[in-house]
Amino acid sequence: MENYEQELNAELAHYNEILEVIHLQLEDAKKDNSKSIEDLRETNRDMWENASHSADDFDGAAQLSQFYQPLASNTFAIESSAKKIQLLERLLQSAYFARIDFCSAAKEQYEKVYIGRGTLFNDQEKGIIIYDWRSPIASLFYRFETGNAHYDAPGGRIAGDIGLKRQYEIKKGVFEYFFDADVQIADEFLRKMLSGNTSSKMKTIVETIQKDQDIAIRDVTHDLLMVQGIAGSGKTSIALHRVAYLKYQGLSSRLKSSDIIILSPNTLFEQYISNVLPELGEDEVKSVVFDDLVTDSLPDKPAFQSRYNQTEMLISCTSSTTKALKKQSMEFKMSKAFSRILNSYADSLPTSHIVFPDIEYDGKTVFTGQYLKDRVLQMNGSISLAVKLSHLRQHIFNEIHEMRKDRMPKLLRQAREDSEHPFDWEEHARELSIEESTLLAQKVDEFIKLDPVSLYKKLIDTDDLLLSLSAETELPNNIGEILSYSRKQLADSTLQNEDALAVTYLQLLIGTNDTYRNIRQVVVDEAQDYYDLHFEILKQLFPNARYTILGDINQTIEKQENMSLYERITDILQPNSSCLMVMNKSFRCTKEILSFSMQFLDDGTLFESFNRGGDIPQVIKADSIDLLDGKIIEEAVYSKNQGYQSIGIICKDAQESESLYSRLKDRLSLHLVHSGENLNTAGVFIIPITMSKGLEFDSVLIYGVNKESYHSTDDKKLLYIASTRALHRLNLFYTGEKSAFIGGGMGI
Ligand SMILES: Nc1ncnc2c1ncn2[C@@H]1O[C@H](COP(=O)(O)OP(=O)(O)OP(=O)(O)O)[C@@H](O)[C@H]1O
Repeated sequence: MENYEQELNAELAHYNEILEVIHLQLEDAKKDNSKSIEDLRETNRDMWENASHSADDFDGAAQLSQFYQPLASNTFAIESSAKKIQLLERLLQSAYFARIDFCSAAKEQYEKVYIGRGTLFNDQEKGIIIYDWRSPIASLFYRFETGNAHYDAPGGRIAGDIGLKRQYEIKKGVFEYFFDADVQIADEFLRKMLSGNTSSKMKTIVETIQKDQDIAIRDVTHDLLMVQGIAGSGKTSIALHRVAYLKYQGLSSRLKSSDIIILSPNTLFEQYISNVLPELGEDEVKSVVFDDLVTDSLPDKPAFQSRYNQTEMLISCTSSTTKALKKQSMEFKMSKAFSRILNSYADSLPTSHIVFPDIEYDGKTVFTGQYLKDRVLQMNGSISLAVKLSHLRQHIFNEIHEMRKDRMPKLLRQAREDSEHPFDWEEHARELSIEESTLLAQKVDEFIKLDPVSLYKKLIDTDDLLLSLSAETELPNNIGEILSYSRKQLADSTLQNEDALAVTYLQLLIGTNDTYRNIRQVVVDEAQDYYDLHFEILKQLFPNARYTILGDINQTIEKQENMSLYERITDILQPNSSCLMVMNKSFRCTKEILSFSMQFLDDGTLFESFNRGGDIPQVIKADSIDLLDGKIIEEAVYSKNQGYQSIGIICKDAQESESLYSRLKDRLSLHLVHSGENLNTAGVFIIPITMSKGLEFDSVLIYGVNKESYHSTDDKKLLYIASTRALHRLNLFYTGEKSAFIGGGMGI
């Protein structure tokens, strides 16, 4: 104890010294920032007064150009001092959270390494006084206990000994306590953190990143890193901390925000994760849902069903035969087999589907259709069909241009004969020439413009075309039924989501696509919900990217998956190197909630809960909907009174959510969560399962868990997703007969 007092005093003295450094640097940074702003104003004023205001003439442009350099350097100085101010202000709130005393084999003394959310240099001593959590040496904290340890520095591996591992609680600038972290105490600290209430925005976990999570976050050796993890094992947290790490790591390979793209399951999730990178001191990274990629890729922006509506439609479909056919059709069109058919179709377009007409001009056949076709077929195979056709167009018009010289005297003669106005002969001849060229251009554009939607419709609508392209592909037994169902759907002006994907893939095969060429890292969360065609599209869209892919084969919606998912992904993306990490420990749920949720998975699924206890989930029955509503309200109010901030009432689909909302809205303050909704900070939310993916609530109520709603293997997975959204409390409600999947819990 006495020793603790002494240590505490030493730590407080150190902390105060650090605070002083931060304050001094903050003062300087603010001065630098104001000065740079003033300099920028000055340069602007100077430019305004002394330079020409037009860059159109040479002198004006030359005068303006002498200001570009000072303007750029002033702007850079403002940005970097603003960044420094942000960092220092963050450090003032919580300067560091850990310390390790490390003695490398090459040195004789232990160095005190303080670890925080950013690097702090001591300007006088030119040393680092706080190490960024992403620095190589900080990995010692996440990966080792006291004793032998090593880390990989840019110059090679450094081995040594950790003499001390200490953690600090510094909140809002106040040093609260420290403890020396053996495994047990560190677990206690993590338990305390996990016991807190959630908020509508995801939090950072830098203080408690676990060893295997750290390995995933810092992996730079694999082009494709895949993580299979049970619900709540930290996949999304890993994804975002990894992005922050990749942006920090190695000067030469450092990624800019614009080099990275995150693929989220829905827009609500995009909002949920939007705070993490700014909290880590990084700019936000572009986050998209797959539908955005489809919209960006299709030139004429056809209307198509959203991914959300596609899954909602399946979940809520009550006719088992319609649902089965819809699913078979969808699964076929998003399969590897279908993408192979689309590949063959794209390859066969110039030989079999584009009609190359004879091109005539000045009464002569300038090019025969056969010549044009052969010319395209002989072009370099690595360029896209769209580019080949545009080269062909150029070739045709170069020739016509030459022939126009001979053509003009003839047109003049014709004009003389035609014209009722003898003085306008030349003008009239020019008009005739333009008319001819326009007609010719129309004729050429007609066969070279490839409309992916019409081409796709032709593939589905033409008897036997698809069959003829599928020589080496195994087709579903009921392919005839699938095709006629698809034809009916394609008659609609809005494309089904799976058709929009197929059209996108076809467009990517035949068209040019440079939109995402700069992207170097693609992060895909909730990967289990994507089909092979999604990954084929990603491969086409992001040819220069490395991938981080995170998923849980047990959290599929209207789909069954197994570990072969990761083999298929690897097979499609063809990375130089790949690895798959499996994480079985959940940090989100109490151990009672996790073991209750495990009844929805196959026996033998490995899982481990972070040892945090809570109430046993209850399965509550009511004799009527009215009484059930009453019980829901009772539980929501109870949860609120317990201090839980976010309470999620999870329904099977959007329709059920809406109807429950309209019955409860005058009796309880609540929010109905739609797609595109803004995330609120706290409250009671009614949300369909699809929208709840990836999110979490302090207390979860699953509505209507009766036999009719939850009876298929796919429904069982929905119950797993819904029940694992709960951090501290979980209860299930039903009328009639309980779903046969629910055995555990205490029936009331
Ligand atoms: N090392 C950690 N320290 C503290 N909290 C953690 C840690 N890892 C995960 N968590 C917390 O556990 C919860 C679940 O994390 P996350 O959402 O990243 O898991 P997930 O695997 O993506 O879950 P799901 O599959 O359900 O989407 C979050 O509240 C997160 O902050």
